[in-house]
Amino acid sequence: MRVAVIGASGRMGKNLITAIHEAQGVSLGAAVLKPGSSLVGADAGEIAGVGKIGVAAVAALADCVDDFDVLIDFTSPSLTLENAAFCAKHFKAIVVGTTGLNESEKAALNEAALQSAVVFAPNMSVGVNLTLKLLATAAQILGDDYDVEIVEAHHRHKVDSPSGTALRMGEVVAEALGRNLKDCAVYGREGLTGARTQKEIGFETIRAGDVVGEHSVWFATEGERIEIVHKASSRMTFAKGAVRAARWLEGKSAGMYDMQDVLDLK
Ligand SMILES: NC(=O)C1=CN([C@@H]2O[C@H](COP(=O)(O)OP(=O)(O)OC[C@H]3O[C@@H](n4cnc5c(N)ncnc54)[C@H](OP(=O)(O)O)[C@@H]3O)[C@@H](O)[C@H]2O)C=CC1
Ligand SMILES: O=C(O)C1=N[C@H](C(=O)O)C[C@H](O)C1
Repeated sequence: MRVAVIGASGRMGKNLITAIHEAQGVSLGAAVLKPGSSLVGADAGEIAGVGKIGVAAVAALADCVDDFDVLIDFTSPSLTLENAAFCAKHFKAIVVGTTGLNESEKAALNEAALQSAVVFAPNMSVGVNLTLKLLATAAQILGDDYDVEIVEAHHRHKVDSPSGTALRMGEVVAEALGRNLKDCAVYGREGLTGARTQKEIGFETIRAGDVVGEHSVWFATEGERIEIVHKASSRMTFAKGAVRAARWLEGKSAGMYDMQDVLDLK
């Protein structure tokens, strides 16, 4: 299977090239950079720091349309939608790790999934996807008597908040408690907010330094507190998950899938 990476010189792009290089059964078909990047033409392996691999980076998906079967996209919402439309037009599968999509952007991605197979997940690590299962179980057992708060920390460059993972954790917990996250989420309290309401799910965000990604979900009541915590210490955990998703897509029909499908956790 030939995999293309767009955003090839980004934090995730370089890890994705490395993960593809190290994986069995997949090869790097193309590496796509921002048009005008000084790295266009450079060897993708050298961009990622794994040495020459014989794939010269290009400036647009249209320049490598015949060179890949699946695209991996960890970029920005607007670019992801362009790329998903391109893949739909050319019947290519796509793995989307980009976070921060709003409701209409998610609807546009669902449109693309009518034509091609899409894996879309805010976190591709096995650990986080297992954590989502643990959270559903915890919420079902603990019920409404436990206050739920979600705390996440990421590096200083992250542009969306709360993280896509934190929001998905909130959705999973809300669903297990029979709530709709849109109705009960409270973001970043400040000032005279009044006492906490019983059913709200709070989100707190930290942005600092080089934190790869940490999520902590509290279930707290009078007398005890449970914390379910996931800490990523390397972006390779996300990159390996994305490559696993790309391989899983082989032969899949058009549709919207997530990492719970890829990992058979549903
Ligand atoms: N699902 C998951 O498991 C994970 C998701 N993410 C998400 O992935 C996304 C990217 O994160 P990260 O890698 O840290 O961000 P970066 O900003 O490091 O990477 C984005 C890359 O996209 C490039 N880019 C911008 N415009 C274009 C264009 N027109 N064509 C090609 N490339 C372009 C940027 O180039 P330039 O730098 O030149 O602007 C940059 O290299 C975020 O939404 C993040 O939340 C991150 C980690 C894990
Ligand atoms: O931007 C990041 O870095 C990350 N983003 C994802 C998110 O928003 O949940 C996943 C991971 O935590 C790293």
